Amino acid sequence: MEPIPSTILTGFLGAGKTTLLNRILHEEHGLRIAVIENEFGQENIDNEILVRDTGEQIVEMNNGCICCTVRGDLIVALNNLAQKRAAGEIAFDRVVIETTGLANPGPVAQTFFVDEEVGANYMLDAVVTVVDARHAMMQLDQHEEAQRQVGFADKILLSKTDLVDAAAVEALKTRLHRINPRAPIATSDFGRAPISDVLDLRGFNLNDKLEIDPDFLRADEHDHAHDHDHEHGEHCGHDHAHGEACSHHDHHHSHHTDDIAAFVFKSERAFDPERLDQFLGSMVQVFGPQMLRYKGVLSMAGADRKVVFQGVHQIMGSDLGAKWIDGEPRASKMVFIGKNLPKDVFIAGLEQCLV
Ligand SMILES: Nc1nc2c(ncn2[C@@H]2O[C@H](COP(=O)(O)OP(=O)(O)OP(=O)(O)O)[C@@H](O)[C@H]2O)c(=O)[nH]1
Repeated sequence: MEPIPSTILTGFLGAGKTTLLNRILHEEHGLRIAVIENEFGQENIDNEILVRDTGEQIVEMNNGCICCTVRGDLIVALNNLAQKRAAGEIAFDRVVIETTGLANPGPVAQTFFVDEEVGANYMLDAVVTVVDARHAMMQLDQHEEAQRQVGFADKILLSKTDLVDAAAVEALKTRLHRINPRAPIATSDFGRAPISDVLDLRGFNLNDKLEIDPDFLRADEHDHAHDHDHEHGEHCGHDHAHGEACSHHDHHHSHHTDDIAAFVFKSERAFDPERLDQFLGSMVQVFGPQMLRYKGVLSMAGADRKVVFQGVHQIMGSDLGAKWIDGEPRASKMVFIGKNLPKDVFIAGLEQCLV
């Protein structure tokens, strides 16, 4: 049986995850989606209040979707659902897992790779993160979980854009791109987002596209110039006592507080597969806990196909992608999203792996 495509829906407290899910659960889209309302990660509360009820509750909706509230272990829950499906007791062809607002999506994503039975029955399609346009700046400043949720995203949906002006939305997008340049950003207006923005994104590892917003690359270049300015202590946008406009304000705000950030490596030279394997292997040993998400579409010496590699923390995998087409420039592109990763060490090491 084909593995069931699964989506992890995350986002900070009150971001609008449930609003989005409710819409999906009631819409006529012809898909039978099993929604798992995840109440894991609240061990303290669970242990005191919920521990007696670890079974799941399944409610069928009119449109064929099923909503399932599980407490306890996600692996057990996923495996139970798969068994009931195999036995013909319930029918569904997609799974959406809604995490709690404070959850770190990392362990939830890892579930799909560490448990054999889950891995055989399910395929992680994408991590979709709802970001509250009204409160995200503050949440990103104050909560690393909020940064992580953005860092893990394959797709970002902005909610509550009705509550802020266009400039605020742009400033937020700039900041989100710095944390995660590989996740496209769309909006979810009171949960109204096309289902194609949520499901079947093939974001996790199946495609050999790595779209990186060109603004991110420009911002990165600008950043170097900016740092340089600072070395000479010349100017900074913060001395505006009388509240004049500060041209650098958004730019400053967009990155100065985030421990979680991204960088990109690009090269037109091919990689030596062995050296690259060794280098990445040693990097995940040392920096794995800080490496939230990484993905690359690579040109390997002697190979006529693209190689797609991707990972979450220490778990790294690679697949063969499409053939390089005649005339297509062979180049490698990688993006690393992590917490305080030593960009220079990565870049220098990767350079050493080129032929
Ligand atoms: N103005 C506005 N409010 C929204 C929008 N989307 C959701 N909300 C409101 O935001 C509040 C929180 O939405 P939920 O969907 O419950 O958020 P959640 O992410 O599920 O929240 P938790 O489960 O507590 O983490 C609700 O009052 C929603 O009506 C939006 O696009 N605009």
